[in-house]
Amino acid sequence: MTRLFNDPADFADEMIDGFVAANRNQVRRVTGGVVRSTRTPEGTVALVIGGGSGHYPAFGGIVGQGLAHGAAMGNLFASPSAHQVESVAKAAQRGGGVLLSYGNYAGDVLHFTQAQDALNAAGIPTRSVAVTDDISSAPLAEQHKRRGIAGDLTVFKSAAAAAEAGYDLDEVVRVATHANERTRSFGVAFSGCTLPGATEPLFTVPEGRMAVGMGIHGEPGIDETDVPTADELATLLVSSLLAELPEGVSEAAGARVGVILNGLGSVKYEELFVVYRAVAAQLEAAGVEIVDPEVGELVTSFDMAGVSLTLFWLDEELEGFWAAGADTPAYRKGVVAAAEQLDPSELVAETAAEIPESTDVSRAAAAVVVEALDALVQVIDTNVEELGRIDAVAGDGDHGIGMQRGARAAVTAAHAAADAGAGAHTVLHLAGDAWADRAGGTSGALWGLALRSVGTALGDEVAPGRTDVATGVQAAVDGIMSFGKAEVGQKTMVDALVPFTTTLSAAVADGADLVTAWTTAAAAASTAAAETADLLPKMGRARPHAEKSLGTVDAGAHSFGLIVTAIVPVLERAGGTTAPDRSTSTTTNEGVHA
Ligand SMILES: Nc1ncnc2c1ncn2[C@@H]1O[C@H](COP(=O)(O)OP(=O)(O)O)[C@@H](O)[C@H]1O
Ligand SMILES: O=C(COP(=O)(O)O)[C@@H](O)CO
Repeated sequence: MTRLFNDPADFADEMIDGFVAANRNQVRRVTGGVVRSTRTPEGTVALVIGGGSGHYPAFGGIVGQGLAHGAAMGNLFASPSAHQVESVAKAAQRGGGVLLSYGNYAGDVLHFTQAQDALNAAGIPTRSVAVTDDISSAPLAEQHKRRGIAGDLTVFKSAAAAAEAGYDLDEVVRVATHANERTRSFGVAFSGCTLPGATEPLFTVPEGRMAVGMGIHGEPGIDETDVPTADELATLLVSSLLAELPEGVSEAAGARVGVILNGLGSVKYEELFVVYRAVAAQLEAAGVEIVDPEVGELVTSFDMAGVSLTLFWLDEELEGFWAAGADTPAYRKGVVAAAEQLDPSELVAETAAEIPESTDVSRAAAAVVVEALDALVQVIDTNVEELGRIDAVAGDGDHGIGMQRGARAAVTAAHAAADAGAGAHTVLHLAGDAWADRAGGTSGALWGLALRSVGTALGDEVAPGRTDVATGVQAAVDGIMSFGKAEVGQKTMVDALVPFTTTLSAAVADGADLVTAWTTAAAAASTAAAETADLLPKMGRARPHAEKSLGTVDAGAHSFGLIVTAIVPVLERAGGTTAPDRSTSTTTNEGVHA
């Protein structure tokens, strides 16, 4: 239970402000997160990490000498947006290229990949390594699908120490990849967590029971047992990890291993030590040589009660990096020679977005767009709890709050842009950017892309017609499918998007007006969304718990159906405002700044 907060929507931002104020010797705030406050030598590879907030000290708490150069800090339990990652990387980079590293979650992968592409296009060589240490989240044969949990630290620390030692980008990537291959974690949970302002926990574990393999956002575990004794828990954790030695380690006996016993939020340090006593004894009995163990909170899950054990199977090179010094707000090791402090004015400040010229007819279309976004926010507000409930069946339960955060940010940006004289293209682009930025997560990346795609088709000059709308929707669907790689039948929003765009385009081609075409398409999307209840998920967070989701619709498909249906009355009211086919006007405004 979180007791201390102001407006829950401001919690993550206010937390970052306070965190920076308390740690000025190590971190500075930049758009999207934090970077080191100390000077890094020119030409060094920059390690930029990140993920959702709610996992402190991951991710901002481990920025500093010997560890990350910057951290993109998303909203609670939602990946940071591509824009946040790009902005932090630009502030952190020192000319040696950038390694992006993060836990392997769908939203993080989408946003960090988008940022990587943008950074490479801007001439900053950038690569990524997603951490996949959680052995309960996928079998060994599908290691690339595993989630990242407390093993984040071993990968980040190895990459950072390699960068600090002057390795080039290829070599830092090699070290991070190797560290990830040699890191294995296994976790359990005794209770869920409650986000600020929420009346109900995001997820729960029945009283007296232990969820085995539960993820750090409440992703369902692989088993449930009674709560064991501390020694019995140590046996479960140690034996599960010793059962899966990484490639290159033939036996546990004689191996040198870094150990992390991680508390997930509300297990006391004293309890951790009682468990660690048995962990150490059992590892030693197996002949493992423990190197620099860490017992404490390194990746948490808000106030969740739980524990995870990580084993980092060292070789000579990795052991050097594991032992290297670090000085960050939450993690200190050895002795680090203090580097020069940066003057805050040296960090790049972002400039306000420009509002390009538009015509009066495009501004009229922009007004309809704003009204549609108002309707979208309303329908999400009404269904926020239901969307969370659906997402919690096999996912992490945050689809409602994520969509709400994104949609509200989009509508605020849209109103501001329209008030500043923007046309439809610009309103939708700025709304899409704001959505992705504030929501993060999988749906944030995909909805941001969708709004921008539709905006591109509508333009800032013409009165968009039904064909422009159908073209924009098709471009949005194509973009989402090529970016998210989901296909029809895999139980994602794509299952509702495809029938929507197919029906819309066909009706427009048959000569239907926009209201009729959209209404028919919305009905097709809603039917298809309802039919996702019979599908097994193959993508996204629900995938590892496929069978649990049978009988429940996909959250993203359902919210899409609700949204396109809610837009019907807006189009009916707009009537003639959206021309049956495009028309132009020569009346333009002046370009202005937002
Ligand atoms: N690869 C994908 N392509 C398209 N849609 C996806 C994909 N992965 C997940 N989704 C959609 O995203 C929805 C979940 O959104 P969100 O709650 O933001 O996810 P998360 O919290 O896992 O980042 C799912 O219900 C599904 O419709
Ligand atoms: O939850 C996180 C990211 O996953 P999404 O797929 O964006 O929900 C985050 O807390 C870990 O980075």
